[in-house]
Amino acid sequence: MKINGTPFRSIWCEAGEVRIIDQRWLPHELRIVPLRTRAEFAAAIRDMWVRGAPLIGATAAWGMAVQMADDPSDAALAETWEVLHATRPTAINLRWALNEMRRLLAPLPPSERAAAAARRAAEICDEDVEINRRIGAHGLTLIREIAERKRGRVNILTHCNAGWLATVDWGTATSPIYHALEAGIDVHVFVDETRPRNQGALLTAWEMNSHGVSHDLIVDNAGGHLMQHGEVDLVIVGTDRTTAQGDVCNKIGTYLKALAAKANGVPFYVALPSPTIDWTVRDGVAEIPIEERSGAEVTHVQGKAPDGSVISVQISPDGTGARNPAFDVTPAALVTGLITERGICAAEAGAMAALFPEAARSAA
Ligand SMILES: CSC[C@H]1O[C@H](OP(=O)(O)O)[C@H](O)[C@@H]1O
Repeated sequence: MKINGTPFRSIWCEAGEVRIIDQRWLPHELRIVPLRTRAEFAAAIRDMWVRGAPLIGATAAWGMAVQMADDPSDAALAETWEVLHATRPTAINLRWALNEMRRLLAPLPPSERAAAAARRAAEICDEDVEINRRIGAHGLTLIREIAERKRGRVNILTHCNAGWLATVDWGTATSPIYHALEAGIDVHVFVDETRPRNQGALLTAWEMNSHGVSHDLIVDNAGGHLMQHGEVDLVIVGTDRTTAQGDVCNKIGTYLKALAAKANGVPFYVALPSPTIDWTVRDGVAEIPIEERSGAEVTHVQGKAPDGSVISVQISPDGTGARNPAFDVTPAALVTGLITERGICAAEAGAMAALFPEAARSAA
């Protein structure tokens, strides 16, 4: 997507090195940094220099490629899988990308691994962009239907950042929004701030500003009220892992939005790229590991100081502890539909398998 008119991806290879936008400093500072070692790739994922399920997968793929250029041995391949897989437990794209790289590289002679890994990592990035573009095209049909029915502005609520900053480009939940804007449809987005790391306030709002999408930032707890008063026509969120029966794991707070949407008859859709489907699990609440992050993310908040520097301030009393589950699971029964790159389907095992028969079969 564009930053001040210049096309950007969230991760790219330039001058022989992998570069990322270090998202910890957005929207106040645009910091582009190289990732040159396995340790830097691991830190970038673990400490959320990059975040978002598809982008985590793409970053891990490049991390494996950079390691193969340094040491293409079997031991390095195995160790790199373990080191990068251990960075964050919930987004399935991380395991998907590492397994894809291992599937490709393990049979190759070490001398061929670096070039093959770099090619595959670049392909995974390009595939992500195309998947998200297609999600946008399918999601556009939903928005267009509402626009034609209302003959007016379509109000969409989204949670966290499932934008191009969570992917290589386009985003997942934001892709239908960008497509609607390009189609001339009048859309307005309610951006959940998304405590504690405020991916909505810091990242989605920045994306909306950059692309001229009408939006309002709202506190997480305002969404139910807006739905009660008929101010939300559609909820679109992303996902970090969706089970074979359509249970959706996403940023903490998504489940509460789904409950409010159900209670108020608001369509609740999930933008779902197929690498984010975990065909090996069915019951999301029981089976998906939920990352517990540092309590400091709850007791402190980051922002721009009067002098323009980015600082963190404590908002709770000394000595107050915090729980910080980073994700929750929305049961399939609360999901109106899944917007995938192959079309929109019900959050239901048969409908999902019909769209992706080869993946469903291989996991059976
Ligand atoms: C398109 S997936 C984006 C997904 O990832 C976010 O989590 P995090 O920022 O912790 O990586 C959030 O759950 C988004 O919906």
